[in-house]
Formats: sequence, structure tokens, C-alpha cells
Amino acid sequence: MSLPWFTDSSTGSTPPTRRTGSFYLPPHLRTQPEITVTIPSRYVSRGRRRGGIFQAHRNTANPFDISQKLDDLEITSQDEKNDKQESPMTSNVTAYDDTPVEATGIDIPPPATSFSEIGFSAKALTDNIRRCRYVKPTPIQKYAIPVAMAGRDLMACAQTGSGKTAAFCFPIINAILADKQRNKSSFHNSGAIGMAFPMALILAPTRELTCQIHEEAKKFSHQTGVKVVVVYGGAPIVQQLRNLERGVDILVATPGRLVDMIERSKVSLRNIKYLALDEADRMLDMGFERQVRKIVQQMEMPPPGSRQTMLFSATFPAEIQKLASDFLSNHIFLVAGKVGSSTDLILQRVEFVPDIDKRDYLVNLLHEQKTNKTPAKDSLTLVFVETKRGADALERWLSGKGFPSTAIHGDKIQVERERALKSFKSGRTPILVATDVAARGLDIPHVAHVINFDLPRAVDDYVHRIGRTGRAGKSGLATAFFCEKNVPLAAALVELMQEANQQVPTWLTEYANTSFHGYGKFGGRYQYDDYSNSSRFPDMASAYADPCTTFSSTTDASIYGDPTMITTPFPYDADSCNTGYNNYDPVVATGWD
Ligand SMILES: Nc1ncnc2c1ncn2[C@@H]1O[C@H](COP(=O)(O)OP(=O)(O)OP(=O)(O)O)[C@@H](O)[C@H]1O
Repeated sequence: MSLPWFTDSSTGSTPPTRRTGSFYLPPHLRTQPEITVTIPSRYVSRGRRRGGIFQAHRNTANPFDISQKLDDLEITSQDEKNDKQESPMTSNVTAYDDTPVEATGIDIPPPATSFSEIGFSAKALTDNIRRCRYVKPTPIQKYAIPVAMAGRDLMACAQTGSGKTAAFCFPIINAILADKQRNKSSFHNSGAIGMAFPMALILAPTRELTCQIHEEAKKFSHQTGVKVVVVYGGAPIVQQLRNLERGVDILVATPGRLVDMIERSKVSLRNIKYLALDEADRMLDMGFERQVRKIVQQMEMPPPGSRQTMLFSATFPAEIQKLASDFLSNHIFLVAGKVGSSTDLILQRVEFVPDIDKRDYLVNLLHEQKTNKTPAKDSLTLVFVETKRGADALERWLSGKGFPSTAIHGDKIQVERERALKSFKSGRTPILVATDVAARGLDIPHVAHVINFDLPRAVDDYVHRIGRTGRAGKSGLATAFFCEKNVPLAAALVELMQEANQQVPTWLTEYANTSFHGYGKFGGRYQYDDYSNSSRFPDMASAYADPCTTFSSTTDASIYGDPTMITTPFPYDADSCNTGYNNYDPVVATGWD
């Protein structure tokens, strides 16, 4: 078979070979005066971004590090000024100004152009928005917040890093404060002693993401009296129960730990008025659907119509949209950009790199990064691999080569996961090797480069992975190592890149033309994922239905961190199926919490 990858990665004229020149440079470094690089004009000539995407946002450190202490968030006279003037953050959010938002539904409330036009009734909330230096709403916020504040159910799809968390947190906090005004008496825990009765529930798929949402919601609720509590697996339940006993208005949870607490009669969902599902497509796919249905439909939660439900994600497969309608009542569907599209703030590059050459390629990239003068903590690199074992092996290898690295995956205990993330964020180990456990939702400042060492099998997973960079209006770089086994992804990848105005290598287009068009099983944008629980299989990444494989519809609970997660056996027969992962030794699954 003649394969089109024997062509140059960019022009298609010569075979792809190992890189010889130093043609990689992360975008933030391209602004350094001592470095000369040629950036394709299409990336620098966009009128809407002053100076092009590589120059517009330099020196604007993201002030939204979740580790930031609330006490640091005092409103200063400068902040008051920023409210009126254009600040560095304004220009960042301006990068989304061209994103069209499409709203579908009946009686759609009009969008707002500013936070003041939105008109939060709670001044404390407005103050906190200022403290966070959010000067103007992003497109999804402009549409979603008025819809939510009108009490409407909502399904919202917007690009990674475009501010979906605030889009569901602000209306919830505002509504709780308004409720509090109305019923001054029993705000917290009306009901049985020792049982918590939150008014709002936010569900998210990973422990790290729930912690991040908790931190964000706490910032937005600062000095409002609204109590935000987080519960997630892998951490001692006793402390979480103690936190609940102190009162909770907004509960942020992973599904498994929440079910556990409800079954122990520590939490009741009877008073839930607001339900938000972050990464909603993941929460409703085959990995989580059963548990989420149990929580939403069988555990005393008021039905649709008696509660407000908001679903948010950057990707929303059509099947999941259909499923989601069970949870919604007369909802409005918002799409910022296109469903499942990636932001053009991320420069995407795809290199053809055979498996055997991947480590060399990676080291070349990292060496080139190293020779630039940017402090490591300001240019973090996130490397995605497919398996937990692969993550450990690559991390060890990189460390051995002198690249300070750490790894995160579902077989690590929670303390190790948190340590890895902290070390990465601080820049102590500026390279994080991760499985898909880190693919969704995490907002880590200064991630300049995402490398797909192993590409995922579904393009939606790719969208979330690369979305760890290019956030809040800043630019980022994503490099993917494409090899022969990724051919099924080619068509969807090409389409995605074209939508985001990226330069598509000719060889990739040729692959796309020859490969199965993946709007279904392989590489498709609309598909269900199965998960395995073995270290040598994709960590949360979809385990595609190989014809001879019967995967159980379980999720890697070790990723999601829910010790109570019910799992079914995993009848995978490695010998009789070709999954493309046969280069890893069989490993007995150890990842279940
Ligand atoms: N209006 C705003 N002005 C300035 N910064 C903002 C604004 N809204 C959100 N941000 C910042 O943008 C970053 C990304 O926001 P967020 O994490 O909510 O994105 P997201 O859309 O949920 O991304 P993902 O799809 O990856 O989960 C955060 O650092 C957040 O503080």
C-alpha cells in the first residue's frame, strides 16, 4: 500500500524526516527581540488582534491562579479605574469578540454587552467580578448569563478557555443571594440535623476539576455569605463531611463521592434549585451516564421544571445532546463558534512522527524551548500520552534526560496527583506528562505548549487537550505527533483544523481523503467512548469498539476519583484483538480507588 505520509509535513513535496532545523518556537517566545522567526502572515495579520495573536497578550500574567488566596482579591482604586478603562484583561477577552453565538429555543432573553448591563442584583458579586479583573464578559457569558438569570434551562457549547465556569457560577451565586434576601430565616441546612441540603449542585468529571471549580466559586462568592463546599473521591471523607456540616449552599462534586454521601444520608438533594453539569458531554456519556442519572433522577432531586439545569462543554456530540434533553425543560441551546470547534488562538501543528521516533522528536522540541530565555515557570509544557504506564515511562525518561518532569494519571493516588499538578503549576517541573485525566477543564496559567505525544482517538478529546493552552484570550501552541495508527482520526482532524483556520499539511489531507470518514466509530466527533481500567489501555481516552472487543461501559474511576463507582468486569482479550497498544506489557489494573 502506498502511504501518503511519505511527503513533507508542510508542503507535501518531500518525505517527512526528523527535524533538522530549529523551526519550533512557542508563540510567547516569538515576541522576544533576540529571536528571529518567520511566522506565517496569516497568524500575524489579523486586524482584530492588535499586533497579531503572538504579540497581543504578552506580559499579561493570568491573575486567576486558583491557588491565589481570597484575601489577595481586595478591590483597589486601580481596579475601580480598570472597570472603566481598557485593561490587559480587556484585550484578552477582546480576542473572542468575533466569535458568533447562536441561540436556539423559545423566548430567548437578549444578550448583554457588559456586566453592568447584566445587572446582578447582588453588589457583593459585582465587587468580586471586579476583584477578579473580569472587565467585560466573554461571548458565552454575554448570552448564557442573561439566559440563566431569566431562570431558563440551558445547554451551552463554547470553546475551551472562554469562561464557561463563570457563565454558570455567576447566575447561581446571584440567585442564591436573591433567595437569601427573600427567605432571611433558614438559609442553610433546613432539614435533618447532620444532613446537608445544598441549593445548587455542580457536577464535574475529575477531582482536579471539581477542586478548581470550587476555588473559582469561592472567589466569586467571597464575602457574600454563600457557602461553597467540594466533595470528591480519593481524599478523606471525614474532612469533607465536616465541611458539609458547617453549611453548604453550592456543592461541587464528582458523581461517585456524591452518591456515597447521599447513601450515607449526609447530603440531600431535596432542596436543589440549580444544577450545573460542567463537561456535560463527558458527564452524560457511557462512562458517567448511569451515575449522573441516578443522582439527577433517583435521589430526591426536584424534576426538570422545578429546578434550573445548565449544561456546559466545549464539545457536544449530537447523541449526547439528545440524551441531555431528559434533564432539561424548555431549554435554550447556545453555541459560541461551532459545536466542538477549537479556538484559533491555538496554533496547531501536526507532524508525522513514527512511534519509534517520538521520544527523539520530543527531546528536540524541548531542547529548542530550553535554549530560549523564557523562565520555565512561564512556559509550561503539557505532554499527553495514551496510557498510564506510558506516562510514567516517559516522565522517567525525560527526567533522566535532564528535563524536570512530573506525571499525572489515574493510577496515582490523589496526593501524588495533587503534588504533580502543584509542581507543574509552580514551574518546578515545567513538563507534565499526562493522560486524559488532565485533558478537560483544567485552567493552568502559563501552559504555552501542548504536545500530543500520542494522539487521542476521538477528535473531541483532542479539542479538550489542546484547550489547556490558548485560554482567556491568550495564544498557545499545540503540536501533535501523528503516526500510522492515527489514520482514522485524519478526516476529523483536518476538518477541525480548517474550521480553526489552521494550516493543514498536505500529507494529512491525503490521509484524510484515503481514510474512513470518521463521523462514527473512529476519529469521529460524535461518538460514545468506552473506558478500560488497565494501565496499558487509554486512561480515560476512548477504547474504541474493536470488532472483537466487548468493553464494559465503565469509566476509569481512578481518574475520576470516586471510590464508590460501580464497575463491571473488563472482558478484553489482548491476544485476539489488535488495538494498537500491543507494545505495552500486560498489566493488572490497579487504578480503581
Ligand atoms: N470575563 C472574563 N474576563 C477575563 N478573564 C476571564 C473572564 N471569564 C473567564 N476568564 C478567565 O478565563 C480563563 C478560562 O476560563 P474557564 O476555565 O471558565 O474556561 P472554560 O470555557 O470553562 O474552559 P474549558 O472548556 O477548558 O473548561 C480562566 O482563567 C478565567 O478566570
